[in-house]
Amino acid sequence: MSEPIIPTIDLSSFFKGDEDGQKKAMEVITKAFSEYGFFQIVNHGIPLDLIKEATEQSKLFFDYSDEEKSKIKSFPDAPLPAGYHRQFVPSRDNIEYFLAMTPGSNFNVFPQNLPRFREAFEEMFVQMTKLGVLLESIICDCLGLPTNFLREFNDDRDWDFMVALHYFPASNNSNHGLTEHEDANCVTFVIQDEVGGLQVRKNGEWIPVVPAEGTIVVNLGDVIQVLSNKKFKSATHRVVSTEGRNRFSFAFFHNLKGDKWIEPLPQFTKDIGEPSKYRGFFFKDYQALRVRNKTHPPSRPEDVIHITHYEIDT
Ligand SMILES: O=C(O)CCC(=O)C(=O)O
Ligand SMILES: [Fe+2]
Repeated sequence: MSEPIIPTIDLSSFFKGDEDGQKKAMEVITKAFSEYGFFQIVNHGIPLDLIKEATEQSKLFFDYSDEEKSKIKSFPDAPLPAGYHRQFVPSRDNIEYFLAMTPGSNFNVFPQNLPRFREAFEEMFVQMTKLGVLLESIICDCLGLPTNFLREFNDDRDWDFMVALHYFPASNNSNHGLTEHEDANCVTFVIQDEVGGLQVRKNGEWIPVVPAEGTIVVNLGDVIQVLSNKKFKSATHRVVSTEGRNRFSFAFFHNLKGDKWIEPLPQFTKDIGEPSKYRGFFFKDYQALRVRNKTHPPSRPEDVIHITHYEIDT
């Protein structure tokens, strides 16, 4: 039987303390993160009922009138665009989305008359945060760093955020859902519904991530690519929309505190005699540039900021 292109990892060995299973899983994760930054997980601890309910609530929310949704606005000083957003002209993405930061954040704005939406969203957020902490320790082990390295590097979870997304059906002349991109953060979890459309680029080819109930997609972000001096790759991915079908998904971003200084770690540069592939930067500066890409999309694709902004020609 040929190996599936996007590997699926059973995380139960990490909950049961099965060292043999963990070792095998880490070999697959290391390969996937070194090559293209993507894999899927099952037995991750997030209850299927919760995922289903959050998805149902999200559908109810996006069904609100544009007038109702547009009242759910972010605060101008928020580090991330919390609340409801829809890009109109010049739009690169044919989506609308709702974003919230850690439950209890003063920046969060939820719809008033849909209490179960908030409850399910926040419950999923809490569960995803735990999963993020587990994944970051696995990433450290795979990179040969002390298991707690990332947790100690960044113990502030206030910058994590989650997005509920609604993709409009493809039209006659476009199936453009979400433009190809890499995520700016450490690691992202995506839950897509049965419609599908998520694709990852591997060796120049777009590989579809086939939806499967209860499966969560894990993709690596730019922060780990920079810290590891490109030993691990930030995944290039996009979403293609489907004709006649609305698509709903959630993306959880395990993130960094804004005042963190990011540059390739000595373990991946001077300790091994390798030149740094990136100049250093404050995470909040990069995040602000990335948020601008979304809130004020540049009309020329070459003006969209990616991590290449900090790349050093070697
Ligand atoms: O909706 C999806 O499947 C992916 C979303 C995504 O890539 C993102 O929000 O960065
Ligand atoms: Fe993404």
